[in-house]
Amino acid sequence: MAYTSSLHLSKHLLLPKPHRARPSSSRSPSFVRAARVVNGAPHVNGHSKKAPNGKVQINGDGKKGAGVVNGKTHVNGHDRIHLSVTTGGGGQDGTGLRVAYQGAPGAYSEFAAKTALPGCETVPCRAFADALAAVDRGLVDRAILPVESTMEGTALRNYDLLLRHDLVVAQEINLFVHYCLLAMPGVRATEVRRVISHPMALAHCGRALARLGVDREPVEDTAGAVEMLRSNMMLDTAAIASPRAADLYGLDVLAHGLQDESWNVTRFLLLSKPPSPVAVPVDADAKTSMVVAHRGGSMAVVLKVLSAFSSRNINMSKLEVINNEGGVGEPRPPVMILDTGARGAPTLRAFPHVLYVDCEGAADDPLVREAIKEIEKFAVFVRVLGCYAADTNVYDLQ
Ligand SMILES: O=C(O)C(=O)Cc1ccccc1
Repeated sequence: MAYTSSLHLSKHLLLPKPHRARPSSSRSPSFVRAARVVNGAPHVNGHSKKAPNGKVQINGDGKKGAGVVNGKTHVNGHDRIHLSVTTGGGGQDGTGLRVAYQGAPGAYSEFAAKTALPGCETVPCRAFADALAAVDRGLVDRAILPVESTMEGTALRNYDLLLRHDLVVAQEINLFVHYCLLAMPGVRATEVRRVISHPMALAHCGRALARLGVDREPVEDTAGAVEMLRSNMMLDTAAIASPRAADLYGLDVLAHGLQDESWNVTRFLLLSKPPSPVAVPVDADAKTSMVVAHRGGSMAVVLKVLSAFSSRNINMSKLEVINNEGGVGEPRPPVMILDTGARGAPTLRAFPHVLYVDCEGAADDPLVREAIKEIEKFAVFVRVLGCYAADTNVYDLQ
């Protein structure tokens, strides 16, 4: 039977961590408000531009969803990405870096990018695949991808995307996601028949939407939904998006805090071309992400992976078990992973049995190296996805 099960980011995010694979400062996770209000206009880390509607525009070009650099406007048939060749440099706050995200200006991913790298230039893309392809092709320095949430667990489709590319995790960031119900000015809640948003947002607000008795329609992203309401003057439709998107596009907020659980944290990864351009600071706790493919047939392999880490006192912060072998019902397709260590060109390989693992400690920590070597003895394939500083903060953009 096809299934996935996981241990993932959850409410224990704020609990102290018992073991570390390497000595570290005993910093406990903190709760950070990353947004502030200046002159009545919300800022994300001091970044604010006027949008055409007189509201705050997050993206640098002052035009919603359109960027023109080098006289070109289209990547993958879409006009939301700027074309330019980058060097991958950039200051510590991301100044000089271009970060691709899925969605229109005002999407949560854009807030996450701006919080992780306040000085960066954000580059909107139609789809997550476009954002990753833009890094692959050297058009931007990073892509940002939501990979898991406390309410829904691992975003498997985004993990699938990540594994198909020769990219590394350079940074992580956790964001509190507050959802609002937005509508065109003057529209009342009783007039709303349909709600549109990113599938994750619709899922996170499932109970609230059931109570409202409205139809749900998934669209590419939350801010894109807002943009759609505005440009089509939709009067029977509302969008789920952030309060900042409401301000940016001049919509009314019909309801705040629509998410079914008040604790709604999404974890985002910033991806770059290898090798990672970001060194883990000496005073930071490192984290290593990897994917382990195995032959399946038994869950013993999960125990062996747990033992490889626990016998060395290495904490794991994620273990997602994917078994896509046929059985009862429709089998899911195997996970496609780019084998970057293959002789010759990197090869896309299909694996039905896969584990996604995050552990504490750096990939070059002798204990972590030993654990990976032990896993390699019984696994079919192991790929380290990145080693980066663990971000113990949870940022709140409200
Ligand atoms: O649609 C957006 O705004 C995104 O950035 C994707 C997303 C959707 C819901 C929660 C976190 C990220």
